Amino acid sequence: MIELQNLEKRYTNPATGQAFYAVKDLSIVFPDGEITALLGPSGCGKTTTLRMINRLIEPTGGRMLIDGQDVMAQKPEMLRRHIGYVIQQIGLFPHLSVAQNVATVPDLLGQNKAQTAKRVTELLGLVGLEPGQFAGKYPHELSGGQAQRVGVARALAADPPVLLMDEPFGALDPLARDKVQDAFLEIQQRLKKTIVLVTHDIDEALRMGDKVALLREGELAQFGTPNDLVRRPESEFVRQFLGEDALLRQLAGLTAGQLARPGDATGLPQISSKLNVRSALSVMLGERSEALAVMDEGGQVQGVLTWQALEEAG
Ligand SMILES: Nc1ncnc2c1ncn2[C@@H]1O[C@H](COP(=O)(O)OP(=O)(O)OP(=O)(O)O)[C@@H](O)[C@H]1O
Repeated sequence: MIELQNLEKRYTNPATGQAFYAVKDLSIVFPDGEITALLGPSGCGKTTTLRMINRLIEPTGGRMLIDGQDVMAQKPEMLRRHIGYVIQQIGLFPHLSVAQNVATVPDLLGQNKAQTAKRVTELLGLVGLEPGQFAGKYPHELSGGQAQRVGVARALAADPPVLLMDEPFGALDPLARDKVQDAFLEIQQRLKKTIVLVTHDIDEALRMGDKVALLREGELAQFGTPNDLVRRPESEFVRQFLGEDALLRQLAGLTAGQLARPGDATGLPQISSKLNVRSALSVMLGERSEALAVMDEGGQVQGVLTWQALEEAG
């Protein structure tokens, strides 16, 4: 568990000589094994907060604890061995192959070569890059999405319990982004890392975050599940930031398969379990049916998606 207690970062504006808070009195608990999205408008202090956790930026006040241990009491290099860090400009080493890039941290830690090689193969498979095809390639031979996957594999290579991610999918086009996000969520279901994900993209936060921390001018505007923020915004700022169509956005991140329940599907209009729930809603409205039969990839009925299930999910 990562705990921020009244964390603050003050800077001085060189032009005016006046001090201002990039982060102010910020208290958040990032639960173990979950993704917490740090969301907010440009300049609200997301990156500053993230970089204080691995001490790339030193706070001017407050405390940070990881599993009860004071972050400031640890040497930055030691701390960073247990904290993976993924950024948008992933910074793969251009002269190293994909496999060598992924192995950088285990090599630095002096881990056994044979074990590292095995781990690299595993990780490449995990992020959806066929090891035989990709291990020997160089960064310039990769697409943006592939390079990003290598970046994720590299961050996971030392098996850190904590992963900090700063706009990790920001440079990808929407199609590649969807794919890498899906792959990442699948990995996370297995690995259950404690992840802090900085994003200014509302859809990404609602989709990827088990929890969302919405910041405004360095302060916490609201913390909760995506559902909490969408259904129960605690201020006008939260409501406006998420937008009128927040509910629909949230539904777009779920698939019909995820909300299907056992039930009698006889005679109901059929949809694929992979269809996103926003599209399923359109089918319901179009077909004037309060329930749909959800079909799995083999064409078998997986369950029934009801209007009520949609209401409960939204
Ligand atoms: N080294 C610095 N010196 C002075 N001010 C800084 C410094 N770094 C950041 N700031 C200011 O602190 C505030 C928070 O910056 P930060 O990068 O954390 O925002 P952000 O929410 O990550 O923004 P974005 O989404 O645009 O990346 C901004 O007003 C920024 O201009």
